[in-house]
Amino acid sequence: MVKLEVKVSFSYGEKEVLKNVFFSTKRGKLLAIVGPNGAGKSTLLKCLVGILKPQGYAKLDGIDLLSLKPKERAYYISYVPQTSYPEFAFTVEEFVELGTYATGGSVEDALKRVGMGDRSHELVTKLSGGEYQLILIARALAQGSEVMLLDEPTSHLDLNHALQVMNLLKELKEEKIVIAVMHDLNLALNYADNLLILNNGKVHWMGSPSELIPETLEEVYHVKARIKDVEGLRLVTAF
Ligand SMILES: Nc1ncnc2c1ncn2[C@@H]1O[C@H](COP(=O)(O)OP(=O)(O)OP(=O)(O)O)[C@@H](O)[C@H]1O
Repeated sequence: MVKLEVKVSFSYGEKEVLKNVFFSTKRGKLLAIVGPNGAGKSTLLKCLVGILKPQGYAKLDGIDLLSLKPKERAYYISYVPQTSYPEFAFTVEEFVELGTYATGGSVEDALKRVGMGDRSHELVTKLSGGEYQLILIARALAQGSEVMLLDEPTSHLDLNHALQVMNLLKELKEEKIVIAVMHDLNLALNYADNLLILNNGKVHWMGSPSELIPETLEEVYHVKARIKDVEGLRLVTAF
């Protein structure tokens, strides 16, 4: 069984942002990290992928990813950042090829899986925000790593493409460990196997969507919340 066990703390200068964040996940389970703005979700992913240097460990079947050099770590872990505007006028193909640097995965397969197989010669600077988000996912896919981290992978996508990406993550979880930071609680509840609610730099709650109760959401988001099961879907409303 491929398993990731994480225990990290991190401060930006004096400001403690992650306070002994401890969780584990494994292949076959899609983990969604949710929580209020500023809770530390992006910081957590940046710590795991090596952009930031936390205290603690991230053990993949016993190998501490935090102790590896960047190129070694890229073999095990890929990262889809929050969308930013592309800085260089690469073609789609060239951009996705950057992901293959560590492991030599297939650009063509990665583009096909995000539904952008016929766009390989276009310039990334001419893509829409949503299309660029799909290309960022393709770049991480081309890396072929065991762990894939995604920071708000559906934030720029229309309903149809958001569901396409969530279905892709559902497929990918059988091949790798997938962890996605998400704001859309309805997508998280209906696609993830486990939710981790981060609040104020701490794990406030972790469990399966079926175990989540409205009171937990009320505690962290300071809203009134309802959770209803409708036609096989679990839906949150807040007011
Ligand atoms: N480079 C930085 N220097 C100092 N403080 C930072 C830096 N980046 C983030 N922070 C602070 O760390 C805290 C956590 O930020 P982070 O981006 O991880 O939150 P988040 O949960 O991803 O938020 P959001 O949902 O708004 O994206 C915030 O209070 C933020 O202001």
